[in-house]
Parts: sequence; C-alpha cells; structure tokens
Amino acid sequence: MLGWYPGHMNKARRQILEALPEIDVVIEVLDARLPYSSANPMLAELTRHKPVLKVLSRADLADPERTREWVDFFDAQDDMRALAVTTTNARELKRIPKLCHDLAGQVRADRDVRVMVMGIPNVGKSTLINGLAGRTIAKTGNEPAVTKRQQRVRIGGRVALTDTPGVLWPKIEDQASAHRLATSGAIRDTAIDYVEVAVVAAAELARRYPEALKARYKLKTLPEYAPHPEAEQVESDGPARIDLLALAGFDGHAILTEIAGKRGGLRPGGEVDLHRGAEVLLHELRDGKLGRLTLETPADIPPEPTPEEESLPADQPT
Ligand SMILES: Nc1nc2c(ncn2[C@@H]2O[C@H](COP(=O)(O)OP(=O)(O)OP(=O)(O)O)[C@@H](O)[C@H]2O)c(=O)[nH]1
Repeated sequence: MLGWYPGHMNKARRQILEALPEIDVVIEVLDARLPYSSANPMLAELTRHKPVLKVLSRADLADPERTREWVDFFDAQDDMRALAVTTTNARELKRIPKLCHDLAGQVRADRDVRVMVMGIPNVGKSTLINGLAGRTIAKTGNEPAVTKRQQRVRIGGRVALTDTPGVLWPKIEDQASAHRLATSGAIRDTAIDYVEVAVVAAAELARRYPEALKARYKLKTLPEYAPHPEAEQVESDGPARIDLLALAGFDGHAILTEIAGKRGGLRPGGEVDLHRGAEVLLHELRDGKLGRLTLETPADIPPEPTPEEESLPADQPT
C-alpha cells in the first residue's frame, strides 16, 4: 500500500519529530470531503503541545454545510483553528499568516512565526506551500516523508514556512476510513476491491445524498433496506466489515447494479458490468458531477477507547 512499510512510517515519524522543535505552528492539510479519514492517525500525538491550523483543502468539492460543521468542530478544540479553502486559489490563503500568529500567541511577537505543512499524500500540501509563497518552492509529487534538506522561506505576514511538507501515511487501518479514502481517490492501490469501494460508496451516498444520487442516475427510487448479498460470507471477516455492510442498509450492491445497467453497458452474455458501473460512479463522484459532497461528519468520528477498554485483553468478555 503506497510504499508505507513500517520502515517508511518510522522514518517519516522520526523526520517530523526532528523538525518539530523548530516549529511554532503546524498546518495539517485535510481533505474537506473527509476531514477525519484524511488525517494521519499519529499526527495528534506527534504534534502534542503545538498549536495546529487545520486547512480543509478541496472545499470547492465539499458540501458547504458540512464544511461549516467541521470548521466549528475544530475551532472548538484547544490550540486549534480551522480554515476551509480551495487551495488552488491563492487568494483564499490570505488569512493563513494571521491565523498562525493568533495560534502562536504573544510569545512569538519578537520574530517570524515558524510554520510547517503536514499531511497525507495528495491532499494538497505542495499546492498550499506554493500558494502561500506565491511561487513554486515545493514540488508536487508522491514521495513519502521529507526527502530533501529543508529550508525556511519568508512568505510575508511575518511567517517563515518550511519549504518541504511533512508527508505522513493515511488512516488505512480503519476500514470505513480506508473505503472513504479510496472513494475520494486519495488512495488507489489498496487491498480493497474496486467494486466493493463503489458498493459502499453507493450505500453512503444513498444515506447522505439520496437526491443527488437519484438525479444523476435517473433512479426513481432507491432500494429498500436489504442485506448485502454477501453478508454471511463477509461476516467471518470480522466486525469492521460487518459495520460497513450494516451501513449498506440501502443495499449499495443493488444501486450499483442499477447504475451499471444504465451507464455501464453489458458484458458478453448480457451480464451487467459492475466494474464499469463502479468506474462511472467513482469517477463522477471524484469529478464533482454529483455535486459538492462530504463523506463524513464530526458525528462519524469513532469514540476513543476508554483506558479500561484499551487495557482489556482481546478475548476477555465485556
Ligand atoms: N479541486 C481542487 N483540487 C485541488 C485543491 N488543492 C489541491 N488540488 C489538486 O490536488 C492535487 C494534489 O495536490 P498536491 O499539492 O500535489 O498534493 P500534495 O499533498 O502535495 O501531494 P504529495 O506530493 O503526493 O504528497 C493537485 O492536482 C492539485 O491541483 C483544491 O482545493 N481543490
């Protein structure tokens, strides 16, 4: 998966930890369509005691109402502010230096505030750095971790920005997050089957944006709740998969079959081409053809395990 072997993950973590003592404010770039799942699972721990500005990138593709919820949610946390932007539009980045100063507080009144951008691959980090600098100083690419010697660049507004972003691995241990990341196109080479990504995406859309889904594919109704056809077979895979199928209460499989029937063409023998249907749905969703969509809300954040739960041996009855 993405070259994020434990060795790479440790290296990325170590390089971030080495850079952090010099940094006053961390900018974490998140995808506005999935601000929980596009976060690095370790970042909160790595950046403890540092103020964080959450930049919600791709706000142009996200549901504005949900984006407001997310910004309010992050703003309510200590030492944290949030700003939703279309990162490719440099004018929308103008508030960032002031927000960094607010977060850094009075302590930094004597010198530039030192800022570093971090986030998972392809989330918009380089676009943000270049937009803030007003010229190309960060290369866009897909290199895990920090790969070259970092330099600080003054970007105006008395902010000194590290020219190289910290690249961290995505949240793929959590099944629901891995599906949403795959749905958005953030991760491509996952172990998850392409059609399965689209089945769960169809179910999520039926739950969150039924009208957009019906309008785009001219579906008169969405199927009533029906168990996923493979539910029994999948149950043995463990609890995370069962949750996803429970979420497919609208029967994502039936919806995808209908989309495939209308838009995917037929395979030899008259069979509906589900793979083609999955391509249509996922490409159109990523291109914004179904409208501005957000795949999760703050209410979807799983509760933190309590210290007692964490210390329970796996097989102990609760
Ligand atoms: N629609 C839209 N596209 C964006 C936005 N921000 C970035 N992009 C696009 O997303 C793609 C990835 O952006 P990058 O800045 O290269 O992302 P990165 O996080 O630096 O990626 P890595 O170098 O792979 O870690 C580019 O094609 C950008 O043009 C945004 O706000 N809206």
